[in-house]
Amino acid sequence: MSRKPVEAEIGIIGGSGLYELSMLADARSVDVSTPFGPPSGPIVLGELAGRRVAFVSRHGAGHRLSPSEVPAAANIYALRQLGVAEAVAVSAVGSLRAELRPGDLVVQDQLVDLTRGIRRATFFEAGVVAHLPFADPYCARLRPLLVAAARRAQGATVHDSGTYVCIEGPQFSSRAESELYRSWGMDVIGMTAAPEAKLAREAGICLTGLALVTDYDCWRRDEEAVTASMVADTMRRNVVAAQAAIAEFLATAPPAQPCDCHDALDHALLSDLAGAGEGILARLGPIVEKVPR
Ligand SMILES: CSC[C@H]1O[C@H](OP(=O)(O)O)[C@H](O)[C@@H]1O
Ligand SMILES: Nc1ncnc2[nH]cnc12
Repeated sequence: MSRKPVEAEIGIIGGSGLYELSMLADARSVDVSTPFGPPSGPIVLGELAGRRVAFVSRHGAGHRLSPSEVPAAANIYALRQLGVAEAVAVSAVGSLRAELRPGDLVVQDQLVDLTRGIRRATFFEAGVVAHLPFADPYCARLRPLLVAAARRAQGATVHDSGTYVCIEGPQFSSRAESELYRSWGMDVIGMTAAPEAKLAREAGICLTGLALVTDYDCWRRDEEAVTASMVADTMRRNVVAAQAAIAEFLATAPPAQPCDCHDALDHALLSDLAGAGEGILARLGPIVEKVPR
């Protein structure tokens, strides 16, 4: 299969409150189609500090896609098709710990997926079975680089780890659920990190998450329970900190290096691709391009 030219090396997935990356130079929008449907919207290609960047707004223009409707497979596939090898997924999260305060940044290192199976969570199907390693959902090489960049940017307090519990939503949690997640040791809560991170792993993309704390969910009896406008207001006030962290990361991260994330498929495929139909191979395209047949 012929490889498409690399249009972007680094992908940024913007969440609630981060709908564009104004710091990109020479920005242009491209419509990308994928076998897994259209991405959330046009992908914006641009440059920062000599790095070619692709930006996608997860919820689309005007925040029209609910967490369950976000076409994560199409977004990840589109980024991969453009050549993206590394990506930062930005999200607004509720805090389940007193010390993670609204306005803080958390570079999460773990993920608990409580989505309900209604989102596409794998590219593999139709006779091609793969079980990828996901013990460490985020790239161990990129995470410290993002933590260091976010700290240098000095826009917010930065926490270098945390477990993100991903619920289906779109409703926020009940107090009983919020307390349950706290008792499990979860740190932050959101609705979009899964299956996005699983799909990035399947696509061989090094992924790191940048979570901006917007609220204390509903476990603190002395505080107002989270609302969507609370999230939006906190995001509006603090999004510059996330943007500064991303700009510093893009300006200082070394060019993509060999990484286990790129080779995650190596011991994952149980089906012989040589015996798979042309249709599914064409559909998988850049996801399996490195696999020898
Ligand atoms: C706007 S309130 C809930 C909404 O915000 C978060 O979005 P994202 O992760 O894309 O920043 C949360 O996951 C919900 O989708
Ligand atoms: N408390 C919360 N629960 C789920 N998703 C969120 N996004 C931001 N805050 C959230």
